[in-house]
Amino acid sequence: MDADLITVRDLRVSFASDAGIARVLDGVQCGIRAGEIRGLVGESGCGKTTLARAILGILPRNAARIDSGTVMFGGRNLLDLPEDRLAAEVRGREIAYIPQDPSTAFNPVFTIGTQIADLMRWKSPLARAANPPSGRARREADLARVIELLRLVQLPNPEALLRKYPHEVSGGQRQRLMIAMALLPEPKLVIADEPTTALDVTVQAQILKLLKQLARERNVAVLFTTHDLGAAYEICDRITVMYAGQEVEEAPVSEFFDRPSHPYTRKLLDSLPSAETGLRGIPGEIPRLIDPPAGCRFNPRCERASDLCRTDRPPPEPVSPGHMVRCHHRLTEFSA
Ligand SMILES: Nc1ncnc2c1ncn2[C@@H]1O[C@H](COP(=O)(O)OP(=O)(O)OP(=O)(O)O)[C@@H](O)[C@H]1O
Repeated sequence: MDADLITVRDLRVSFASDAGIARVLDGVQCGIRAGEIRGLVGESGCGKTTLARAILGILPRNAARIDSGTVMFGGRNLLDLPEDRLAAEVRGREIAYIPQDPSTAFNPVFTIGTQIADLMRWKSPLARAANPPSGRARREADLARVIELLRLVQLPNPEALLRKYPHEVSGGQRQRLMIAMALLPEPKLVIADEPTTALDVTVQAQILKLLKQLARERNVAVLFTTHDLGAAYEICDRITVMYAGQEVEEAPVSEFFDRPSHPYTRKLLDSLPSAETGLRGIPGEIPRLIDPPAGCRFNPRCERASDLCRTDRPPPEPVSPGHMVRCHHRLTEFSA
């Protein structure tokens, strides 16, 4: 089995608010292999963005606290790395980020070309080369690379695009630009946080296809957070399911859809709209993270819950190669 490129172990993150301390990530474990597209799915508020931000080291300093855990990447625990080294060596270089809403990622008063040139000054792969060209030669080499990547993300007439302001291009084009900018430093891992939420459905499909194609061609790992199971099905190799800050199941994409083992995963799949059932929600509510249920946090909404589930968080149990579940009463083929 391939080794993980990045391994998150026992990650606990809490947020302070006037109402109290919210335990938003509760001992999360997750590993992503080189070149794989890993989906992180779950209802709104389950902690997908918090996990992505913890990996990137961009949790809000005033509110968030990392209580425990490690994020191992390239032999280092990123949580121990000082902010200046994280910014200079990792974030935006080895680990890149594609945000939800590309419209907020650009400065409206500068052209796209100016903003990309600025990015390349710090994040160009040439900045890390043994004998990098300098001055004009470096700028020309960087520009050639930018143009090549803009063509790769299928943006027509890249030279003209660089002279435009962000508001002069469509949302889909801005998201293609974000993908190109994320790939410019030749990262090993791209974190794509609901990258197509702000786009209409047809553009979403094109962007997802592109992301998958680029990840495959360049052997880049992708952590893809989404609450859209259809999107996860389209592009992911493996899926991790989060519920209220706990990961509950991890499976190759086909097993996830064909053989869900956690009752929550089953309910997530059952909530997909269909012609027969229409729209069905999951009965009950997500718990408040200020005083979450002990044990498995899904227990108040789970028909299979026993006293054990109300006291002990289930350990990860293997279901089949690459498939694990945390449930004291997991579904089997006979019970599903
Ligand atoms: N800055 C913050 N201050 C306080 N609480 C926060 C903050 N950011 C997130 N939270 C809380 O952390 C929990 C997890 O939020 P998060 O955004 O990680 O979930 P998510 O799964 O990404 O949701 P969505 O799918 O809606 O983006 C929520 O209860 C949220 O209210």
